[in-house]
Amino acid sequence: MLKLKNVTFGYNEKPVLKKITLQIAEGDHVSLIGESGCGKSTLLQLIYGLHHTNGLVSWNEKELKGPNHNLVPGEPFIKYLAQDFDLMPPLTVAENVGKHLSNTYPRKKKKRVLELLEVVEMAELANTKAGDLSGGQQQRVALARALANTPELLLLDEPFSHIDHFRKNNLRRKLFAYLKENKITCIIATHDSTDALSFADKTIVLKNGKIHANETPQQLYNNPPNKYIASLFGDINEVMLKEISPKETSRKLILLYPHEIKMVKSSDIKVEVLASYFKGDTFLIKAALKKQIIYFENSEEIQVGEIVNLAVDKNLIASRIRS
Ligand SMILES: Nc1ncnc2c1ncn2[C@@H]1O[C@H](COP(=O)(O)OP(=O)(O)OP(=O)(O)O)[C@@H](O)[C@H]1O
Repeated sequence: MLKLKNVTFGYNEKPVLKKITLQIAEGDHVSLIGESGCGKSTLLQLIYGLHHTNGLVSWNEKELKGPNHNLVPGEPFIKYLAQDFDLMPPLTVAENVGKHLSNTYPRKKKKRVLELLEVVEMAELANTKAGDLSGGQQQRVALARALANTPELLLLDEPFSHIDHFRKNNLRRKLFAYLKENKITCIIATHDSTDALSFADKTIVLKNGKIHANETPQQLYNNPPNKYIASLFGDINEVMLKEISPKETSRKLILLYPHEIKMVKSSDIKVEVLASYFKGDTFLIKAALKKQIIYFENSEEIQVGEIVNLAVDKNLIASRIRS
């Protein structure tokens, strides 16, 4: 288990991480999300041992001491994949991945490198020099290299940021299945809602260097406690309850994702359409609900200026009022 207790750290007198206390069970995958600059990379670096803290960081009861105690930062059982890939450009893909693997059994080493390259779908480029690869290909090689010596704890900082959408989906499925099979605990700092929702057992939300939420992705997505959290998953509406449920008189604000608001033939909620954005499987419609802007989804484009009726499921409203 990874434990952090009262972890505080700042690059200067202003703290970036403030009294972080958390536990992550062995084998769990945790997504770390939050607005840019909230401290995600710093937290991964601190766990890896790049920053000193007066708080406590431990892995399976072994205290992980920072740079004030270790000349060479890091521990052999932790791998940290930073946003820069740090590959050796003159070496081939296979040489980069195998760089820290033992040379005692060359055939075993070759097999292991190939297995890793298959996980990241780079086996065909095994003999290409790293310097000749695209950014996304380099990122995949760096990922394979981080896995080479089967870490117990893997810290990934935006690991798919350079990888195209199609490949990213395949890669994520393969990678996280591989990590589960090998019981590798993983923390992934990400801005991508699919990373945060689909592949994590828990999602930790950071805000201003503090833990703002620590829940399962389903709990956070289905009952977002506030707009900051909901907006990390995509577009979100924050509307006055009585505007979307006219029988209510409360001035309470309610959070609704665009797909939760439907266009219907008739209702008491009338909006004027301002724009339609094609999203592939649907259109995101921007509309004026009295003085405020609201976003909803519709299977077809709607003409600007059209007045349409909207509705929201009553049970959904009731559950959001409670959350
Ligand atoms: N080497 C550094 N020296 C001084 N300040 C730094 C350094 N690295 C980061 N910071 C500051 O620490 C804060 C947290 O940065 P960090 O990179 O951890 O955020 P982040 O959540 O990972 O951001 P992003 O999502 O944009 O990668 C920011 O205010 C940043 O400006």
